Amino acid sequence: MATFVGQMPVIPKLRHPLKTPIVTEEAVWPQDDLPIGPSSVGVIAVGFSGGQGKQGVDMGPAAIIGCGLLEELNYGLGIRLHHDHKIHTYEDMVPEFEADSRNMKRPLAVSIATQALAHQVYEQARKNRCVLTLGGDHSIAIGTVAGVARATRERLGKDIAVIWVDAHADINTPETSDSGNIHGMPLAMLASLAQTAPGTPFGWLQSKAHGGRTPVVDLKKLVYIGLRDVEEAEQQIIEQYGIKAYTRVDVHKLGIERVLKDTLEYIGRDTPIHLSFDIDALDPELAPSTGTPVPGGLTMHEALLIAQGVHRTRNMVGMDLVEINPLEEPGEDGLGAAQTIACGTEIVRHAFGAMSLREDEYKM
Ligand SMILES: NC(=[NH2+])NCCC[C@H](N)C(=O)O
Ligand SMILES: [Mn+2]
Ligand SMILES: [Mn+2]
Repeated sequence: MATFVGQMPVIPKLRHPLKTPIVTEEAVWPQDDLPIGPSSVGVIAVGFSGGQGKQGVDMGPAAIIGCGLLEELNYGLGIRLHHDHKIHTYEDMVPEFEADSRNMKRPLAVSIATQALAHQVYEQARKNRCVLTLGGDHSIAIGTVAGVARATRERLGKDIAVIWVDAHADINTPETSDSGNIHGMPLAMLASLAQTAPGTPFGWLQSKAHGGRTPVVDLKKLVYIGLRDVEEAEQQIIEQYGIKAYTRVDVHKLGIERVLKDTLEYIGRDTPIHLSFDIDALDPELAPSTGTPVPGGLTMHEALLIAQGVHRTRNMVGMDLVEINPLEEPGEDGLGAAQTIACGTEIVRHAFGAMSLREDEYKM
């Protein structure tokens, strides 16, 4: 398991201290009255950082779990959790060093790790559980979205929609990427914009064993919220494929309620939703502990309305919370990391049903 080498974040006060969460592999949520949504939640902790170059994002899940996220879900919200008490690093599966290839950094490592994660996610999702994955850098969404998409197709015969809340579009192909970091490419992989022949990295996305339907993500079913650092080539892809994208300016001009309403209408009522939340969507004043912070981000009010709005569809089949890096600490005191973790915890709580508004305040 990951250990902290830098400043240990200050641990925010727990609402439900002293108890360990009930986590079980067998139990099923008693009130299974949700149309598409989960009967319970599978939690996967992924301490993987190979999709980018900064140390510390692999400590994200240990930090957020250590600060009480699972207690909040289990004791606070009464959600039955399925969790193996492990932080998955895939260390024993991936090469420690590898040469760049086709302008990708660590393609083998990311491919192997995300393939293993896709299988874990699939195993949870096919049991009618909503799968919450705690990252780790955003490359892990290659695995989570692939696993959720496959299980949802098998279980409901439907394609998922993806709501990608992020400062970045993460849709570079290996050819368009400046950095070569795969955390800037997950959507290109999932949408088959990058060539991935069988037997090469990410070829598993197309394999029969994986369920064999590509692209995994239909770009007509993708919605971005919070964009503000989009590269030119990415902008071209967004335009070329007509991807629905709400930038920082759109959120500011339209208001978050309108953005959310339009997003959910665009996706359609009976569509299973995967929410991929990059913590850098938030303003760095709120969530500074992340590898690629961009000024001008979402407020907590906006983030919580998105999370709550997705929850209220009862259609959320998967969620990622990624890019929390407790070592990316602009201050010296660990407060930035604690604050970032507290924001992440609140967002997850709201995506799983926490209500911080009265019914009448929430008119959608
Ligand atoms: N998941 C993230 N934080 N991605 C940042 C990506 C930054 C940049 N667009 C790149 O391709 O490298
Ligand atoms: Mn980002
Ligand atoms: Mn991202």
